[in-house]
Amino acid sequence: MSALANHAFAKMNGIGNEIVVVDLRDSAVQGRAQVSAAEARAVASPAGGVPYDQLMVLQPPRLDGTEAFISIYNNDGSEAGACGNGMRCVVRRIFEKTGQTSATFQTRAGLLNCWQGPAPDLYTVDMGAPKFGWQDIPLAEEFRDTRYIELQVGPIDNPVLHSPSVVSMGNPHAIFWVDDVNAYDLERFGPLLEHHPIFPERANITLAHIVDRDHITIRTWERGAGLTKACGSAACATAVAAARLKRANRSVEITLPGGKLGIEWRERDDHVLMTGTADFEYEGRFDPALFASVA
Ligand SMILES: N[C@@H](CCC[C@H](N)C(=O)O)C(=O)O
Repeated sequence: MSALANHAFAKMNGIGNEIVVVDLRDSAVQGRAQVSAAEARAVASPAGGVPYDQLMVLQPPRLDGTEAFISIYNNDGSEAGACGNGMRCVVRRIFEKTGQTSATFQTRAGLLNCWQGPAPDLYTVDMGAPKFGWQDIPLAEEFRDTRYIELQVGPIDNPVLHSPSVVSMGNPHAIFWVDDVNAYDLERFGPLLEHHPIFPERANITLAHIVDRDHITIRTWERGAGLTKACGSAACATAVAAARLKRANRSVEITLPGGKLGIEWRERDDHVLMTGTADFEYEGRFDPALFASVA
């Protein structure tokens, strides 16, 4: 039987990024806390009735000093190494239950330190250090300078979008610099770019407008989830890419369709800190019938 059958979940959102949190650390499911791609898709399906951008599954800790190992699923069933907005939701859920104000979690991409603050309704996630090497992102071919890579959409002599910066925040991001993030049909270009052969593991695609050295506006087409109101790791990737191009300061406010995030690319250790809110919507329990026919 699926580990999700009859299990409780919390529907939350991180500035509009739709998140479902499931805690499979309880003893009843020890040893079978895995969720398959088909089960993750079933939850988000119309029959599942719990649409989400990301499903955050807490599994028993694999390292001393961590609260949980977190598996992150996109709604197409694929797994991701990072989800900034999802992490803030997990952190709020756990902190409200335990009274903790800081904790460390493990994901496929590494360890994440998280804490409440700098105000009571804000949560900060240390998203770790960005990676810029073409093999780390990864790209399908060598680019020595990933501040801009050769990639375009549209006619060769008059491209609609071109020369993105690429960054890994534990997941792959391409950032196209534009004057108006709403002037492009991201629903059309997003899937083409997400699946472009230059990205062997696909990529999250962001349009970014640098308003001034302290403010950037973005819209993101998420790998495995499509258009979202917010993507925390994209906000981090954009802030870092803009600072790397010397077009913004290392501490910026990012405006996304669903709200704002504070991003600081810390000088002393190269880590990226993401700060924002996390909202609780409702709790529920997964109907076992949903998983009867999926592996
Ligand atoms: N919404 C997320 C990013 C989720 C993962 C992404 N779609 C991927 O596959 O890399 C965030 O807030 O960071």
